[in-house]
Amino acid sequence: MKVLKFGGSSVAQPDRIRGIVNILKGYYASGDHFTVVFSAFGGVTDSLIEMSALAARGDDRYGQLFQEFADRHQSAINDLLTDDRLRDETAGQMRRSHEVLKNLLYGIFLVREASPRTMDYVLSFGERSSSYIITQCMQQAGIPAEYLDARRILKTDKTFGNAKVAFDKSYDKIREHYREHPQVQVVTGFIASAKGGLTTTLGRGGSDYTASLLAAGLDASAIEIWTDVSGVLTADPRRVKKAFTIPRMTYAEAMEMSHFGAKVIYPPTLMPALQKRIPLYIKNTFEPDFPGTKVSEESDKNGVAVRGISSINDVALCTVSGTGMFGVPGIAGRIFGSLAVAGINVILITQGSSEHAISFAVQPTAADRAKEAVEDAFAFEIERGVVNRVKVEKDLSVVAIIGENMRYQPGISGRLFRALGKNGINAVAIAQGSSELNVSVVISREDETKALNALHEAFFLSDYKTLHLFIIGVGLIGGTLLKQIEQQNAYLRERRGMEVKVVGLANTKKMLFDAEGIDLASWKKRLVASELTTDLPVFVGRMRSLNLSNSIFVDNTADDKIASFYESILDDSISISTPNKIATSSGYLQYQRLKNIADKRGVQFRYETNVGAGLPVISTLRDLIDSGDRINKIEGVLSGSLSYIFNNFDGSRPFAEIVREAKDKGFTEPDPRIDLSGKDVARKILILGRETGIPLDPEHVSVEGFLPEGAMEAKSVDGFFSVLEENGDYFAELQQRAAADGKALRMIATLEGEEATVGVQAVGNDNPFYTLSGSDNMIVFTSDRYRVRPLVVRGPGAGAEVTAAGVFAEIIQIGSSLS
Ligand SMILES: NC(=O)C1=CN([C@@H]2O[C@H](COP(=O)(O)OP(=O)(O)OC[C@H]3O[C@@H](n4cnc5c(N)ncnc54)[C@H](OP(=O)(O)O)[C@@H]3O)[C@@H](O)[C@H]2O)C=CC1
Ligand SMILES: N[C@@H](CC=O)C(=O)O
Ligand code: NA
Repeated sequence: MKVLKFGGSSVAQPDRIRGIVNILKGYYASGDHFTVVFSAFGGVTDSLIEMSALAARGDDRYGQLFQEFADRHQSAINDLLTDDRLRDETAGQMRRSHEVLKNLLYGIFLVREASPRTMDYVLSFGERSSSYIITQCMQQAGIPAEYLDARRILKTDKTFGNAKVAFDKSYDKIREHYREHPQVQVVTGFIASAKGGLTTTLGRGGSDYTASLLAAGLDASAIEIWTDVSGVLTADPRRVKKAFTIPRMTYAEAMEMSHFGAKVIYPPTLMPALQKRIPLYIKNTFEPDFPGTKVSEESDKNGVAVRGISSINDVALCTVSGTGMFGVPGIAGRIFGSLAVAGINVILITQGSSEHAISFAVQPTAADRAKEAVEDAFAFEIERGVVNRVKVEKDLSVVAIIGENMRYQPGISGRLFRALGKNGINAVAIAQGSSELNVSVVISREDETKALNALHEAFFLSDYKTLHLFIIGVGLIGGTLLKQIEQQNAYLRERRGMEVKVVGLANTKKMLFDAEGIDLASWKKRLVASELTTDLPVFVGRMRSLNLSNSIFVDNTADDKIASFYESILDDSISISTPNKIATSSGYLQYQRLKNIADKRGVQFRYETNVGAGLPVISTLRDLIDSGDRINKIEGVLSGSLSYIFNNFDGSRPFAEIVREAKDKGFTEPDPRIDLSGKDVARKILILGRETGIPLDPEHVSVEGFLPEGAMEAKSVDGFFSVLEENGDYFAELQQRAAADGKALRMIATLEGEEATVGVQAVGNDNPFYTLSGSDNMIVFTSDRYRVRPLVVRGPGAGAEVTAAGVFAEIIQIGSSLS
């Protein structure tokens, strides 16, 4: 024998009922013995509550609600029952029954009172109507169905609204009834009866409980709860998009999940099932072939550690503390005794072993009463100053990981706190039952969704990590980066378990946000069409308020204004990757502050592309230093654009033409004067100096320019090009002089000791820089270990593809370090 139960949403419309009758036909045809429990049609219980409340207030609009209720059932009958006899019989029966309800409501209206006892009777009309109509539909479909009013078999006390079941008596009645009724019994969920035939109810969601009680009474082989979701999910799918069905779990796990608000199972349901070891299946009426979730006693010790992640959305945390608590027995007893007397339910409790403070979480609505109750209980100690007034913190949530196997695996809480920490989520309080079935963390309510997502990614291998990128600057580098992400996303998801979602974009004009991810095939159009004008504080504020897990900020501009936001971004626990050299090459103190904040927050501030674009220059330098090497000298061609310019300037074409070419190829800064003046190179050698530990400031780098006088006074980039054109002879002469000696011009930066210099040199073919071509950079590290033969990094040091790829690689590295 199987017990099936269909909830209100499964029977909300006639079409759905037809679908269910079809499912039941399949069961019947297969020869399975079954009985089936129904809830009221979706929304009916709420409407019965509302009409009674109106009537009890003397508001005659209850009549209209009643009429809608009656009409809804009559129209379901007309829609579902095509057999004349069955239809007339059902319609007649419902009319008679609803007449009773109508009179009952009128009674409530007259006496202005709907007691819990009356309410239970009113509510019973919901289940009685739905179950009766569906019984008739089943008969029409050829199933020998018989309507069973559960009040005949389920016996309770008189706690109206949430009656306690008399188990043995009910089980006897169930067995007796089923022995004498071989037909398929169609049972009203939720309702029962107390002595004297009084109607009672089993609490909201009680139809599940009805099914479980029937199953226990009948020693059924299985309980199937049919609902509108595909079983119990790993997390609330409204908050965690990647939540998926838990294929199987233990009763204890299901109990934990449902206490934590996974609405799928009504908690008392599990007890009778557990006692009789009856497996319980949660199935989806929309997807009848999907296996759903099986809840049983089977636990596999090798299975996943964490079965699900859950949360309680709004709690208040009360803390009792004071010097008079240490080593005094009975404190906890008095706190929780006072709460019990005040009728306050405690959600979570923590006490550190210093015994200085006890914290407990309650519903926010109960927080003030809890404070009052405890302060009353400790009035004496509070007056003497040995216990403090109760501190109440609101706007908190509890997130919890749940799973029986956690107790067999070390490192689970490490992973939990790492995922929270990497996302800047502060744990306000922590609790773990010694059963290790659940680890609960109290956090700020605004972090709840972020926490659930971060934990989901951290604990479910089948899940992939989603990085949320906020990108400012979509020009040459930014645009290329977006293209690369679009092309590589499938690979990253499959091979690296990582998905990169761009959720924020901005250029100087517009900005755009989409927490679901901006489609990278059409970002340009969307950005142009966006109604948001770029406003940096707003952009940063939005990034903060979206509060997405694994957020990363990418600055692809050359703007100094953006760098001024880095500090607060890092302080929000958001990592940064940037090719923009402003922050790293301006004041030393700012550079140092950014590094410190990143360290403090456990996030990353990355800027490898600041030197040598995608070439591993900064990382190589760090590796040398971290492994104990000492840098004696750094020498390099650090400008991709100047390298290109000098490599191609052989006197056959004007200098200005080649500069333009370097710009067109994407090697120069947005403003090429920064390159030609030597400023860009100065920034780079400065950064390398800082990385070796020298606190250099820009004025410490001496730059010897090579431009003709007045060139840097040009007011615009175009003006600058005009000066270059006008000075064709000047540049030709520079080149010819070097060539006459068999030499080539190179802009070389040197750091030796604390001395940093930048200047153009003419080098001969015995110099390693002589052989460079294209936009090559070449960085030569002479160190204690690389003394005789230095370590050399060489390759294209500018250009859109290599630079964007360098930023992309950093994003992936940051991503790997998250959660
Ligand atoms: N080219 C290369 O080889 C290398 C470049 N870099 C660095 O990469 C960075 C980007 O260079 P590149 O792509 O060539 O520059 P681009 O001029 O092509 O692009 C800059 C982008 O930033 C946007 N932007 C600028 N200021 C702001 C602002 N205040 N608010 C919002 N958006 C802004 C621009 O918007 P809009 O389109 O509206 O103007 C544009 O989208 C620079 O810092 C450069 O030093 C680093 C290593 C190598
Ligand atoms: N403009 C720069 C680009 C890399 O930083 C260069 O020319 O090297
Ligand atoms: Na680099």
